[in-house]
Amino acid sequence: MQTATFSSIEFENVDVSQFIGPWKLGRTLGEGNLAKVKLGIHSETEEKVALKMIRNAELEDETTWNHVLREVMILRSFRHPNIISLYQVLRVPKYTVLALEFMETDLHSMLARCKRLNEAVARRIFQQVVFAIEYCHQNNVSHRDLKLENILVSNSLTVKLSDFSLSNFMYDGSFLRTSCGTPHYAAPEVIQGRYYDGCDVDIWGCGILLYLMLVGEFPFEDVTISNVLSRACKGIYTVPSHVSSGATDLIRQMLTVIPTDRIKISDIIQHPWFVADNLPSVRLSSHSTFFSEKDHIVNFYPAELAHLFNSSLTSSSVSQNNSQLQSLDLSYLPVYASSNTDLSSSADNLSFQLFPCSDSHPNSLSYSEKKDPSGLVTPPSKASSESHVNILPTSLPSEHATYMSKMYNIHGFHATISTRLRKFRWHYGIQTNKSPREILLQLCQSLQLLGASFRPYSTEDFLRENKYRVDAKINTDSFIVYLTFEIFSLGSLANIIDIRFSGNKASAINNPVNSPMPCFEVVKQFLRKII
Ligand SMILES: Nc1ncnc2c1ncn2[C@@H]1O[C@H](COP(=O)(O)OP(=O)(O)OP(=O)(O)O)[C@@H](O)[C@H]1O
Repeated sequence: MQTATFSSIEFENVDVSQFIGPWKLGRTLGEGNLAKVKLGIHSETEEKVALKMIRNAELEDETTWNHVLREVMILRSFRHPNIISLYQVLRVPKYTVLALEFMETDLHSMLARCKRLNEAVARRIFQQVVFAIEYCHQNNVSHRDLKLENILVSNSLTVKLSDFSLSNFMYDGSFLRTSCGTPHYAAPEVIQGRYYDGCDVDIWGCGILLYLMLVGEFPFEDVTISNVLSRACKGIYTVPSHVSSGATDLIRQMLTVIPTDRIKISDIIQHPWFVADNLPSVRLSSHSTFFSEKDHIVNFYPAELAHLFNSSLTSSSVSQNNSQLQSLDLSYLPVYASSNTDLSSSADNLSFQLFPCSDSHPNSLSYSEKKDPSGLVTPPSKASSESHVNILPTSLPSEHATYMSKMYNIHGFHATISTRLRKFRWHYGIQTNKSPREILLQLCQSLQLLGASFRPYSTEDFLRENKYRVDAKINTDSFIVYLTFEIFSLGSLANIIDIRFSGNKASAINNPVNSPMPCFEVVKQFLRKII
């Protein structure tokens, strides 16, 4: 299969014994015009990444620099199960290196092995490519370089679209004119140097991809590139008879020469051939509102979390001042707090409310107290200057211990605790416009700083259920508190961290304690870390 490209840049050999950052360089995974892609294995966690290595000398060229910059910007802001994730960008003396999610193979290598795919496999791959493209277009980005080499495939047939170096932002009513991509995939309007709509060009690329998967060769293949381009402009190709009528129809609609007559992505997704098998489960995620257009750029560092994903509830070994963990500028807004605990019945006369404060203190919790006959609780007059979170004095361990012992003595409260162990339930929600993965990273950082033991559930769980979850066990001097954190989507603009109290124990006597105070204390400390 011939895949000529418009330009070629020499790439020198890389010494494979070297490390780049924490990644030990492994075998070469692939090579493009610009970059050599090598396997990277994390020195501690053995997590695999693909290291896309671009010589710094190449980046002195403005166009190349812009391509790389665009790829980084887009990959960092995109989150989709069918688009490759960018974890980190490293700069070493000779190279700029993009640490990408590792995939076992690409569609070009697959087809080189088996010439063409059966329709069920082709459909499964094609569906995922289309979902990725749909997501790009929804986010005003056209890929513009759809080709077999840029469709990465895992052993389980999960597909990820990669190489956004030629992609471009699209604005309403604006058309692109840059001639780019690979000749065999080029749409007529690009070949003819006309203004074009990036979406139409990507759909043409999808048509070429589907044809390649089902036929095993390019639709407009010819002896010279100029013949290839001329045939594409005239739409001259044939579909072999072994291709089903449904697939043939879809290919014809995608390889329509006049862009305005070409099928739209929304119609591809409803085409009978496209929906003939079950859609991959990732469709649910790809269309969920989880993927926020407002996701911010973050240097997400999976290796930092990898060991956490593997660990069960064991103490974190990461240093409290881990310098590799980036300090993120996150803003969290409390949105709800609720409790099933009737404190006025358990503590007679203390009623307690947590609710979000007004605009002036978006990050603060507030409280109200009816009265405090014991005289032990004095509301603070202003918010804590350190965290902007108002602290209920009884949540301080020393205050709480004194308060509880006083209650034991005055009201026989001890008996109440042991006989009335109604499970205390408490929820607290914080809203943020940060992406779930950023929140997850920050959450884990904060828990580490608290010295907590915790277990994040893997991203696969997330893909299935559209939420992240972290179970944590936090030791204070007198209590062990169990909390469950869940990250939910609230729509395209916001995500919520739901903090649920799931039990506590007095650490010394190992008995459950029916008091919210240790929980509040721990959550307060957590909020101080995360805000
Ligand atoms: N995340 C990855 N996991 C595994 N292999 C990868 C990954 N990314 C890229 N590769 C391999 O490296 C090859 C080249 O990567 P890529 O297309 O990103 O480089 P490029 O220089 O930008 O290419 P182009 O010639 O399109 O400009 C791919 O075709 C693929 O085989």
